[in-house]
Amino acid sequence: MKSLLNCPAPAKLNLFLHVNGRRADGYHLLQSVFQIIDRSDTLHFSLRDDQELHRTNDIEGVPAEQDLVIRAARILQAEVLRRTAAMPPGVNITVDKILPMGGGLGGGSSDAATTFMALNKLWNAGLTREELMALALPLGADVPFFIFGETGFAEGVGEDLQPVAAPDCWYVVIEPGVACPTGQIFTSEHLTRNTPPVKMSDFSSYHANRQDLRQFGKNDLQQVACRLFPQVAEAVEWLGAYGDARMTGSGACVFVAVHSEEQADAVLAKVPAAWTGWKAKALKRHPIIAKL
Ligand SMILES: C[C@](O)(CO)[C@H](O)COP(=O)(O)OP(=O)(O)OC[C@H]1O[C@@H](n2ccc(N)nc2=O)[C@H](O)[C@@H]1O
Ligand SMILES: Nc1ncnc2c1ncn2[C@@H]1O[C@H](COP(=O)(O)OP(=O)(O)OP(=O)(O)O)[C@@H](O)[C@H]1O
Repeated sequence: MKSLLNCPAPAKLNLFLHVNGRRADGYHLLQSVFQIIDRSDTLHFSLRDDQELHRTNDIEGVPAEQDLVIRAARILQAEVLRRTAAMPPGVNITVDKILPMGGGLGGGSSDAATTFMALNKLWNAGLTREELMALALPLGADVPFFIFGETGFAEGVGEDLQPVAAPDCWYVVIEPGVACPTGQIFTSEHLTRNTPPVKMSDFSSYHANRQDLRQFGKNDLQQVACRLFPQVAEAVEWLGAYGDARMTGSGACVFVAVHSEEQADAVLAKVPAAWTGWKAKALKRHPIIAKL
């Protein structure tokens, strides 16, 4: 097989997530810190002899044509054709998924971002990071972040990003076994949309001045998700015995920060059998950067 490339698509945690307002198009103005962690889907890319784009494996609930991976590949293929007047070769893509869908971990968005970056390389397309981020935004508010590739402070709808230093710690993550549809959370009548803006330096100095791992700010989507999905509320309560437990993104996953891998293992040993739990380390950068 020619040009096989295996690439990670890591998860993110929203260390806090404030909803500051709503735009005329219904999208919400957010502030958040997106933390990259070392738990990833893995994507395998191989070039074909024709110009077709195929996903080689089945993913329950996601037909290939709707998969963000195939949609990302189509967008980049069209852009390469526009720029060079030549169609790049087709690609087979296998998606090894371990990140739960509707988990608030950005799995689908990360798969799409990895596809943009890997195919930019495989096709020698030469797009800059900024160009890829602009192409990616229509696929979802989180996709540009994963192309940006650094733990960062996000504003706007999540596309206005700056690198930020965040605690160098481990996280224990619980999957409560439900999928939270992002749109349903954002359109809830119970969502508060008026958290006052913070400055990036508020986040940095909060963490610089303390030894404990209590979290800055809050997740404004958490109350709504807990109301709609009591399983999320249960996970927040259970994990809260081990620290400042919080939901990521629009849910459903819940995380807590701990100082060491040993502490993470100690919490994991107690996770009730009905839930899936795992540990992950905080990363400063996207792991694909070292590969491409
Ligand atoms: C909440 C976060 O997970 C934080 O990381 C993301 O901002 C969500 O990003 P995403 O999953 O890529 O979401 P998208 O596919 O762009 O949007 C799904 C739906 O969520 C709502 N949505 C999303 C992002 C945003 N800033 N405001 C919104 O109101 C919109 O109703 C949209 O139709
Ligand atoms: N490759 C993919 N992996 C996962 N979901 C995909 C993929 N392609 C399309 N989707 C669709 O995107 C939806 C959201 O999946 P995703 O894993 O990104 O959720 P999420 O972790 O809640 O995201 P976020 O944190 O960005 O809100 C899925 O329910 C699915 O229908």
